[in-house]
Amino acid sequence: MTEAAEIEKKMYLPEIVAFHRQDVERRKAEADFAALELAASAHEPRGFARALREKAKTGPAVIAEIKKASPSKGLIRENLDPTALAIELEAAGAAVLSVLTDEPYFQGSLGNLRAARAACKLPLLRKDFMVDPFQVLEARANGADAILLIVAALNDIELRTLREEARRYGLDVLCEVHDAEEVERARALDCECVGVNTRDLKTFHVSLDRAIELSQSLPADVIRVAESGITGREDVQRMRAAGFGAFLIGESLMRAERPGEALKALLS
Ligand SMILES: O=C(O)c1ccccc1NCC(=O)[C@H](O)[C@H](O)COP(=O)(O)O
Repeated sequence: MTEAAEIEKKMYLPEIVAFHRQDVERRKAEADFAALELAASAHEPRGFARALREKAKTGPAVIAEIKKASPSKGLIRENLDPTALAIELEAAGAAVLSVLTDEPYFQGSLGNLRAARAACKLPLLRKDFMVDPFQVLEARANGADAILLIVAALNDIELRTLREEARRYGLDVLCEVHDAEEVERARALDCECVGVNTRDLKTFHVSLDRAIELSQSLPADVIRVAESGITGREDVQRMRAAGFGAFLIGESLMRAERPGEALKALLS
């Protein structure tokens, strides 16, 4: 990779987070808070962490990700149908689903989250760049059972505020870390699930070895989630032997013609 291309990639996370900080202000200004609160109270959370913990007792608990595109890979799945995917992935044995709701960088939407919820009984993660408590209300109102908090994207006050807001709305938290310092910051939040992203969000380099090493310092009582770059059964087996109970898998499922078959092969 040329130096210019490397620098361009390193810009993605700050750029994405800056976009969301601005965009959330626009959305808050246009929001009907009473309608969102009503929608949020219209359903009970399905128990994201509980489902992962149960599944992990007998085998790998897969968080199957509905993801159309990404900054590092561009378009991954043309004509993504969240309804068909949710049905197929549930039947194939996913423990829970992750649905990208970021629009400009991942071509996701809150509509995809609602469609997935209506199509299956699995708990759902709203996969997005959470920077403001308003997004937690939005998540619950649109059918999420859990949110993602990326430690690298937030300061400690923001992390605590968003964690508390998730609690207030009965949502579980998947807290994402990339290095030892972030593990320490995550500890204070007492999240149900901690995910080690094998993809360095600054360089986009994927390293399962680095994630395995880092997992040794995770709190003992959390659900350990291996995130990103998991492409086959061997990866899952290796990470499971290293202590990971759950696996967030997007691209390798979304590139498959039949994601359900690809998931079954991963679980076999
Ligand atoms: O994937 C990216 O390009 C990316 C860029 C900036 C922030 C986050 C990014 N990815 C999010 C994820 O980590 C993945 O969607 C998730 O862990 C699944 O990974 P994969 O199985 O490799 O699709």
